Amino acid sequence: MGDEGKSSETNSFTSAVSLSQIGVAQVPRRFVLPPSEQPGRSLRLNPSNTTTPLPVIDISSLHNPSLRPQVIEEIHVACEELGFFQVINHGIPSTYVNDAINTATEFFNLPSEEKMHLASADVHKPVREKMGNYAKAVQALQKQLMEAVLQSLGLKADYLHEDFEKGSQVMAVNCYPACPEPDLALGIPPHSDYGSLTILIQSQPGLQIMDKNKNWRPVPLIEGALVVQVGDQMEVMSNGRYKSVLHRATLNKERTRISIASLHSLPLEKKVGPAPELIDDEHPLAYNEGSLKSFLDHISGNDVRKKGRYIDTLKRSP
Ligand SMILES: O=C(O)CCC(=O)C(=O)O
Ligand SMILES: [Fe+2]
Repeated sequence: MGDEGKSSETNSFTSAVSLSQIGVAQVPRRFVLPPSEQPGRSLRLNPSNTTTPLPVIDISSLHNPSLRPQVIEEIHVACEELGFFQVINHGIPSTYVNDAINTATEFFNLPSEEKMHLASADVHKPVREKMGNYAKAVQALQKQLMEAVLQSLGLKADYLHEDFEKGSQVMAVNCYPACPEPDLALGIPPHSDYGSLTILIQSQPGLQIMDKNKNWRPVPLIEGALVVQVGDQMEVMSNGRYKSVLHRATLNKERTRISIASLHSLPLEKKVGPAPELIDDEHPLAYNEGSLKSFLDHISGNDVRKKGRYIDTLKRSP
């Protein structure tokens, strides 16, 4: 039993949420990462993570034909440099964003039996309504952003339009309880999202992205802003012009953190390869086709750590 003590609090079936409700003083040892992967350590090793600010793009001018090219250029630079940016003046009412976060918070605060009941039955009406409003608004925003990102690659705004129309949207609602030793553990380990674009909101800071110098950069919480991340599918479509952003969720000592990631992807079985327009002598075909389905097959299985990132399995050797 080691240093975990004898109580049932540290039984491996106990979720991190219920552990925090009980109030443990130490992270159960099974959550402690090897030293090289601990977030506290990598932040100390990379003190430069406060350098250039991360991009925040005002997208209201996407609707103005004479100003649109400027916004698209900003998106191009952000996607090429980081695969990440935040957007402001995006048109989604703040009530939708706040309602989504509050509804998720209320859900995670329920006793576990009630949570199980709601999760197994149909999600009850207020949750569906409030999450639904946000999910629909974010889907509409995603369409506008997708057109802009495609144009920023030099593609037509309606590239693969019919497939995108039939694409999937998955809402990942994450809850990270306060952690007594946040330097030793992570909420979500480093990964990139499979889809084309992810749009994310967070109730507390905690998201970090990796920049080109392999430094972890904390993503600031900006009132009214939404986070946009490039996923693997966009990396493939762009033939590597844009790279999917590696990101992770860190924990904090004081407060529970909620994040809601809206993951947008082409349809489950759709095979996606680099856009023919982006393959030439200077940029030879760099990826094989992949699909959401084969990504899901890749990550389901016990040896996913050994298998590495899905995007790496699609890269063609030079
Ligand atoms: O909690 C976060 O900020 C990150 C969540 C995330 O990366 C995901 O759901 O894919
Ligand atoms: Fe993610």
